[in-house]
Amino acid sequence: MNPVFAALDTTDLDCARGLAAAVAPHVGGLKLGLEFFLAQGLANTAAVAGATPLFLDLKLHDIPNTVAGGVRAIAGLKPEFLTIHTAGGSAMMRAAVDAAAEAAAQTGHRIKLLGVTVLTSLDDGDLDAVGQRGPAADQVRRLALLARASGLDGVICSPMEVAALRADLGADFQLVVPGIRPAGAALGDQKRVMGPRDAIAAGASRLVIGRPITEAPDPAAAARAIAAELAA
Ligand SMILES: O=c1ccn([C@@H]2O[C@H](COP(=O)(O)O)[C@@H](O)[C@H]2O)c(=O)[nH]1
Repeated sequence: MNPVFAALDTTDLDCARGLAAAVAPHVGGLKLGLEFFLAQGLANTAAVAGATPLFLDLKLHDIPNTVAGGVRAIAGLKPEFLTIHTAGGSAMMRAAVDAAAEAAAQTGHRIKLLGVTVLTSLDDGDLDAVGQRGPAADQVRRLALLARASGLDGVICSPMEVAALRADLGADFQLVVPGIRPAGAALGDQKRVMGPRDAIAAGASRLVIGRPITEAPDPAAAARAIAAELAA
């Protein structure tokens, strides 16, 4: 299985279609997020994903009733993964799990729910500034344990926390990991990063990779090179 989801972060439909066509043969799935979904909506999200597994990264974060409504609203897209924020608390996560189960009974497709822990663009200083108890690794662990207890299928974490979470949470819990930077790639806004091979070796289930693929001169070649590195 190719563990890479390519993040297509654009508001432009033609750009997303072009990138999807170029990289889909070399990745395990496509990630469409807030930027594309807000600009293009459900129908174009479905059109860009086509038959390729879809990771819908909406990072829902609201009161339980509203998040449950959000899960029901996108259920027809049948994404493999959908993100919600663990910081919304256990009742919110459980409401999302219940809504996903109801939707599965109707569509025959079970969406896997992933809880966002601490964004990979944040470091210990950033957590401190917003009044969250760090260090980041401890906060990620607290939120991941809460996510599992609330019935989620896995979490989003940085590659730096993967090994410890894998040891704590066992083989079946999904650890889906952005903040991936192949050698020489620009960090951009990411702060807790690692290379693709090291992240998989640490125990990541899936990798989310955006700009190192989409901003490469040849996105298909960049995705192919990452797949080759992981297969070697
Ligand atoms: O903590 C998080 C949660 C989600 N993301 C998303 O992953 C990709 C990463 O893109 P890059 O261009 O490879 O940095 C992006 O779509 C984010 O929304 C994350 O980076 N960190």
